[in-house]
Amino acid sequence: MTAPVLRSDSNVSVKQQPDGEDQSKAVVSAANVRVVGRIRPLAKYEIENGSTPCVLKVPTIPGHTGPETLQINPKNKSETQKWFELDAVLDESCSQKEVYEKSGAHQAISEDIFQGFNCTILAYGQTGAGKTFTMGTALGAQEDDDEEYTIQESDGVIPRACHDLFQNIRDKCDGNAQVECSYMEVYNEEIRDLLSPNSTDSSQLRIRETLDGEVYVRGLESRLVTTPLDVGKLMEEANGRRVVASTKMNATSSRSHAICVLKIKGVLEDATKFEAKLTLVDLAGSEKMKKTGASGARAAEGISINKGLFVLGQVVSALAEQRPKFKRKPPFRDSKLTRLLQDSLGGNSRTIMVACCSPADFNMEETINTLRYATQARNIKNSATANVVQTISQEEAMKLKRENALLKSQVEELQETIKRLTQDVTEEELERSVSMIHHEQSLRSLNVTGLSAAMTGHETPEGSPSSVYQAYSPPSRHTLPPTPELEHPDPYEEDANKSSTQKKGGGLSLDAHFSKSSNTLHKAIENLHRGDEDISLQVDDVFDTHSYMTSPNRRRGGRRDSASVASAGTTRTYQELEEENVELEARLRLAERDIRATVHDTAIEMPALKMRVQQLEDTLNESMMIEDEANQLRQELAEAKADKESAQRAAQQLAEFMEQQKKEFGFRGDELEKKRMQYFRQHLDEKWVQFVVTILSSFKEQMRLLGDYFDMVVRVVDSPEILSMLGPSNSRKKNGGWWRGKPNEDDVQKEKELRNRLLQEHIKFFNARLVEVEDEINGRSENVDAIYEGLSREREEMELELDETEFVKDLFSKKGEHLLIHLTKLMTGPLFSVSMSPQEMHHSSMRNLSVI
Ligand SMILES: Nc1ncnc2c1ncn2[C@@H]1O[C@H](COP(=O)(O)OP(=O)(O)OP(=O)(O)O)[C@@H](O)[C@H]1O
Repeated sequence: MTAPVLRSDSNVSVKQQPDGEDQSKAVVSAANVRVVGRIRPLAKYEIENGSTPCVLKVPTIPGHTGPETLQINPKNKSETQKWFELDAVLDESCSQKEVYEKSGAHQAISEDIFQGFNCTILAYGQTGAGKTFTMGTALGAQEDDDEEYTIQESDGVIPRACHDLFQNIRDKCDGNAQVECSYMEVYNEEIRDLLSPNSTDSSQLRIRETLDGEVYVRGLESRLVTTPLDVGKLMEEANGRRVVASTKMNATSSRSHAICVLKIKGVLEDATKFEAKLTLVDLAGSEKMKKTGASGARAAEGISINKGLFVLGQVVSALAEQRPKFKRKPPFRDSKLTRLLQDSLGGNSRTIMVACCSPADFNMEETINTLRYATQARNIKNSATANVVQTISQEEAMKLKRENALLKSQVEELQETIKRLTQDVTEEELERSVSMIHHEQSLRSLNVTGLSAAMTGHETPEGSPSSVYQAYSPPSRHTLPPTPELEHPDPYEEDANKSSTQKKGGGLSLDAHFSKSSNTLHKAIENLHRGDEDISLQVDDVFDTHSYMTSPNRRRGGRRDSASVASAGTTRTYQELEEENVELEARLRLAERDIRATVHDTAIEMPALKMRVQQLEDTLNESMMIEDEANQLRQELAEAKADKESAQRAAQQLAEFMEQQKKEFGFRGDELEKKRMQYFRQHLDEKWVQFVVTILSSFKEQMRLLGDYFDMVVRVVDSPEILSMLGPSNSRKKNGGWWRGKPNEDDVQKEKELRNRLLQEHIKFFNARLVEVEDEINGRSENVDAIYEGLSREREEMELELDETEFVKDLFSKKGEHLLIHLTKLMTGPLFSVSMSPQEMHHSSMRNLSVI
């Protein structure tokens, strides 16, 4: 039974498994498909056809973390602009590394996989939009295949993912993980195994589904990989089989959808077992035959590509449908591509989609389509289940951890031993071991010969029992190669030499044997220096000595000698010596076993230990780096604190300044309002007076016209012809009609004169009045002008006053802005210079953004 695993994740829930006995719980993480947009630089063919960029990223302020916006600016002004919101927008200034990190791929590889979540990363977009460039294919070239792969600037998502995957396997699983790689393509609605030399034979490949809903391809070859270079080599081999062709829009256009699957099984350091699948997809691009110029086979491929992508679009739109009423079944089975991506898009996977866009207006329509898919795909919610099992309890895991630490320390000790064995010290040590063996042999021989002589009180004669012991004495030191390195004076040397002078017959054969062994040992040491791996064999030779010592002949000889000694009446001494001999042999055997074991282990474990040493060194370096980073962070923290304090001081200054400004100008607020009212009233008065003046002026004009008119009447009356016309009619009227006869000439004259006089007088009077009125009006209008001028002056003064207030207000806001810039600078570091205008600030922030 497995224990439940709980992991901290904001979108994670724990689901009880249906199988009754096993109470393990599955960790389910519901998350939307993460969609990022990538805009590549203008391509050569686009520049040549006069295209201009129409796709751009809407700038964000530094530190912004939410979704980002991509804007389409049509060249044709009659078309409307469009905006698309995505999880991130990566413009042409973004490096491959930034794309890998900002797309979320880095997090998926370093964290999600090791939490047991399946992950899928796929690139989508029209042909030539940069999908293959973004995903990357084989790893970059590296001179030394044995060295760990170093990521290169141009490497896309796949090489970076492989690099990080194996790095994390080392760091998080201590190397305890197995990775299997398979690679296929969907070409003209057929699946082809790109790892198989017979890749074109797709008859054996069948899409199948497990009971858990995991889609796999039966018959697909998969290979074990242990390093990023392994994957790189496989991909290189596979890419050679992939169908690529040249079109008008891309010299190396992928004519198939390529899917690389890495299956990872491993055990984390806390003993949690996990399994995950990493699917990396480089889709073929949608294309318009007219633009690509495809015909024949290329056209057939294009149709098949577009079909797959069309179904993919339908699947995306069905999965993204938010309104339950309109939900329909995604048509996964309508194409091989969608069937293979079923669990990536509609189920158990954390999925990242990179929507690749051309910036050219020539491709605007296709880019808009790509972005429509992309924004739809953002609504797809997947529920990924963590495939993890914790096989042991926490306590056991802790115990294992402790054991692990112990083993690590033992490994370190062993490494020390190896160091000693493989460096100069080793030679010394081994020689010392040899001399110790010799000493023991000497001691044994000395004990036997010396003591038996002491017991009998005689010099041992040749052929006597003592001389038989001599036959088994170890070789004297002089038969060995000199060992000047030996630091301690040998306490037995003298005696040993003595014994060697007594040595006769059989003693010589043993001596020769040891001499041979010693030479072999020296050779072994030399071989060790040369890195010769078959040390153990040589050591066997060395220890032939021991077999000799324990050989039945020798034993037999020993017993025979004992008997002789016993017969000589030295039984007690003999027994003691025999015991001592046995003990020495046992010690010798132990020493032999230890050295043999050490040398064997060394020979066997050397590569593994060297690797381990390297790993430990790496860990040490990492810890040192982490320590450096921690120090740097501490320093940054101190700086941030200092910044915070100065920001607080600046904020305080700003508050004080505002307070002061309020005191200085605040009271004028009401007055200002009053003055403004007065101003408007005055302005009205002025307008009224202006109106009156206009009326009066027109009145004056009319009066003048009237005067002119009367002048004219006077002239008419004075006119003799008209007088002659008027005269008779007037007299007739006066006399009661024309029949009354011709009027008296004198009367007519008199009347005429009288009328003229009266008329003239009247007119003169009227004229005089008119002149008077005119004078009066002129006088008054002068007054009105004066009033008007007075009012104007007052208004101008008020305007000046108002302007001054506005100026102060401006001044106030400028000071505020200054302080604000200062504050911003303090809080964000040296992004803006204090003297920057808001415009400069804007440009600067844009520059900073593009750097980020
Ligand atoms: N971000 C980029 N920076 C520089 N060059 C790029 C970028 N993206 C793409 N390119 C270049 O544009 C060309 C087309 O790119 P790529 O082959 O990746 O397109 P694709 O979308 O895979 O096309 P297809 O669907 O036809 O296979 C290549 O020469 C590639 O090097």
